[in-house]
Amino acid sequence: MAAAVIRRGGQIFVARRPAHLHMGGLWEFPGGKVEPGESVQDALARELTEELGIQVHTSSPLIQVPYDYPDKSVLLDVWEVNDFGGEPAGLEGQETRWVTPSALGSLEFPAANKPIVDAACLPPVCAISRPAESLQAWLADLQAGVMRGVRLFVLRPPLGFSAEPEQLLKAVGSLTHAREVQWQWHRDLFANAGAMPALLAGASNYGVHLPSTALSGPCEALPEGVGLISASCHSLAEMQAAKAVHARFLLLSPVAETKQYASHQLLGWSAFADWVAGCQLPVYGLGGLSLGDVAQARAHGGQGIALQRGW
Ligand SMILES: Nc1nc2c([nH]c(=O)n2[C@H]2C[C@H](O)[C@@H](COP(=O)(O)OP(=O)(O)OP(=O)(O)O)O2)c(=O)[nH]1
Repeated sequence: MAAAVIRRGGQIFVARRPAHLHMGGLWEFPGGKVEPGESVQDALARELTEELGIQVHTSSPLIQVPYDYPDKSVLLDVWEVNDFGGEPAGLEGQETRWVTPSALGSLEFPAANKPIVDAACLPPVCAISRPAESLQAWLADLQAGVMRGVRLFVLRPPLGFSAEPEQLLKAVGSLTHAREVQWQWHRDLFANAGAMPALLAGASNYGVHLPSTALSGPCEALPEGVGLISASCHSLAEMQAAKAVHARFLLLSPVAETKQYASHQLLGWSAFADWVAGCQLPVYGLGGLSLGDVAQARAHGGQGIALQRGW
């Protein structure tokens, strides 16, 4: 099954599945079956012409989601289409809409679509905060990243200075364009897990990031109301554990050689691709990578890359 996240001007095109079909009445990313002998890309281009009347110029892989419904198993191979000709319309009478990524959450999609909606909303680059001499310098570093277009940060200790969580949350919230950024707060920044929901409830773009150490051994579920959960993983077991605590995206490392993760098994893109294929979540490659590796990560099933330096 090929499906498309079609983007234009910051919006995404969605259609409603006709009532008589499997998952009828729910919203979908347009697409259809891959015919024997056809590539997924060709199938997608054909389906989008038949169903919506557009001509796909280029498409790039976004995420693959295998899913078992009680009555049917599907493998949704989702591609991003940013470059196309024509004006999409429901040529088969289906209801259609352009929506902002943040509005996708209020539409009802089939169950398999949850990670696809997340992948459609998450950017290709995840920046990891760096220690600084002071709160002011730390904030200036983040602000520079935001101004250069970074839209996802994992904020992690050590900070290089001491500050209370309340102070950090308030300071980050006051950055220019802070509301357009997803901020993932490392769990260890909060001494008291019980206080996290109340602190994070202040902004819908705040979430919690779990270190891999939180995923080995019996994992405690996070309290309700902590927002989007993400996690760092170095093994298949940790990826499974992250899913069990409802993580919605992962950082998987080390993909390439780097001093920071020297004690962990080096993955390379091939093992990265194998592990991501079974995961059903957006996964960022981390370790020894630079901005130029985004296309590699995408080609190997990843959402993109995570970086501590060079963002
Ligand atoms: N196109 C599309 N299909 C989706 C999405 N999410 C999701 O679970 N599906 C499922 C519903 C269907 O079981 C399958 C798509 O099948 P399809 O559109 O090619 O075929 P169909 O439902 O017309 O069914 P069929 O009788 O032809 O087999 O994937 C989505 O976002 N887009």
